Amino acid sequence: MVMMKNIVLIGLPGSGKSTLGKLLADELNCTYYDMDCVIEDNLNQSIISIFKDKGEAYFREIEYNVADKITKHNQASVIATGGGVVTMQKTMVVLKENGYTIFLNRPLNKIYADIETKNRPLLRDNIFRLESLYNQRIHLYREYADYIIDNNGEINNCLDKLIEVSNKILLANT
Ligand SMILES: Nc1ncnc2c1ncn2[C@@H]1O[C@H](COP(=O)(O)OP(=O)(O)OP(=O)(O)O)[C@@H](O)[C@H]1O
Ligand SMILES: O=C(O)C1=C[C@@H](O)[C@@H](O)[C@H](O)C1
Ligand SMILES: [Mg+2]
Repeated sequence: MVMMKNIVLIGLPGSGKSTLGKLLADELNCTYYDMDCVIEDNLNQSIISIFKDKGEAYFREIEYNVADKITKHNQASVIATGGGVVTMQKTMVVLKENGYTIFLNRPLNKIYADIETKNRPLLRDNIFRLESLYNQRIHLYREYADYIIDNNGEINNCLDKLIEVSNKILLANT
């Protein structure tokens, strides 16, 4: 089967992957997957409670299985990943084998301004953990990124840049 290339958004929690991923998929008329939502639907459990009951290592295995499954459809999709997907190499391997990754680079101060922490287990008790997540992960986001797009202004401005890059990717893979 010929695999179409997916558009895979990576970046810190609050960088805009879910919001912009949905808008991008609508614009491109593609299927949209939000990996966090797929996991919650499959397990019928919230991410916060998966972390609490089974721990992060278990969540990362589920995240890998979901990535493996949703990337193997024969239509290009837009995939919003969870913020920590870059911490599991095998998950990044399947995502990159079947798609192009775009790192949504949003400045920390902008994320702090509007992130909702109650459903984000790693940030719930201390929003300033985001800074240590940034320090731990920034090299991974950069290393795994096929493209880097700054999200430092209006949402629509970033969406326009995403559409331009995605159209290039999709055109090159038809
Ligand atoms: N350029 C922007 N201007 C204003 N608000 C923005 C911008 N980009 C993202 N946001 C807002 O930031 C918040 C976090 O975005 P979103 O939930 O899409 O992040 P995420 O990357 O999916 O996070 P997570 O990894 O935790 O799922 C949302 O309220 C979103 O509307
Ligand atoms: O940054 C992270 O490690 C996470 C981000 C969320 O999208 C979820 O995938 C989960 O809360 C873990
Ligand atoms: Mg999200």
